[in-house]
Amino acid sequence: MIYTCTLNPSVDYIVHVDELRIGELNRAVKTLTFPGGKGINVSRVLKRLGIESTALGFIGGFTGAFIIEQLQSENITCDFVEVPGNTRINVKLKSGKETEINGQGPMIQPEHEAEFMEKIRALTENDIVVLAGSIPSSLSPDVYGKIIDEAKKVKAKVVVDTSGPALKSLLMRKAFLAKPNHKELAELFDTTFHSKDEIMVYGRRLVELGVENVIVSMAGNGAFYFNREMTLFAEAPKGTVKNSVGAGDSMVAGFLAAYTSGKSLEEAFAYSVASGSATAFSEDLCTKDCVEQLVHEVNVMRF
Ligand SMILES: Nc1ncnc2c1ncn2[C@@H]1O[C@H](COP(=O)(O)OP(=O)(O)OP(=O)(O)O)[C@@H](O)[C@H]1O
Ligand SMILES: O=P(O)(O)OC[C@@]1(O)O[C@H](CO)[C@@H](O)[C@@H]1O
Repeated sequence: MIYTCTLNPSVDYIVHVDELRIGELNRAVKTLTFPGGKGINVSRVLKRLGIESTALGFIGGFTGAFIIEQLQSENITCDFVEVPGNTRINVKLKSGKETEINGQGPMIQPEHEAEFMEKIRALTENDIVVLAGSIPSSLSPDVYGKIIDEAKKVKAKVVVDTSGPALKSLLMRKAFLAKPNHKELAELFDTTFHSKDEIMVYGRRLVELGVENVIVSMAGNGAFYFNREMTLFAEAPKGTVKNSVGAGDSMVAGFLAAYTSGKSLEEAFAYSVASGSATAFSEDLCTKDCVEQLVHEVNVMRF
């Protein structure tokens, strides 16, 4: 079973305005509301791709109730720890450019963290646990480290999709898969990239540090895949971007969906890129039909 952990889920409130005028009254031309947070997005895409998962994390209040209702309507199993306070609302402003304002989220008390850790201890070696998104400020920045250590004790595979200090602290813990975007990779090594060659150097470094499979996404410029034996690159399919929120999460889901269905790593990478782009070309997350159309346009090159 795949378990996704979203420690700080969100209701994503997508607001389209023709032109954003700061300091003035703006009227939306369209609004959309989705259950969000990176792990939840992974669960939603997995479901669309025909793979079951259980969504774990902390949830609370009327916003939390909305998320659970939406996930249940999509037949996604939820096993969240309920906390007092409201799950955050993340505002995604679309006005030609995409501007995001992510909320803070509720306080997580030690007893809630302990209840969550019990669920991690119950994993088995047949499970994959996906750690995705930011860590609530009330939890220790090393909480992902603690989760990985527990997951490793039972030999579950760990997938990491986070950034900043949280990602840095995980590198030595030998994750199964990490998917930074190129900016997150640069930040991790305190550098800036001027070429794809530089991205390759640092992507391979993540593998040397112990991550088994590394995908480095570069939005419309495609993605790299690295493991000990090979480096792959794929251009992103061309299309009209409607909403890139969740494109990275869709890549993680696409890779896991193909991998757990017995596809080769190359095929899983192609499916991952197609899933990311299919989401970028959709209002909500990708559909399986869209992914399967786009995967034919993904040409994987070996280095
Ligand atoms: N403009 C685009 N055109 C085509 N594909 C895109 C575009 N933007 C994103 N994608 C697809 O989505 C994948 C992930 O994009 P990106 O690198 O932006 O991830 P991310 O920064 O983790 O995204 P997010 O945090 O918004 O989920 C890319 O590898 C590509 O396949
Ligand atoms: O604040 P975090 O946890 O870093 O990111 C949360 C978030 O921006 O990521 C998802 C897209 O990847 C959205 O559904 C959600 O709003």
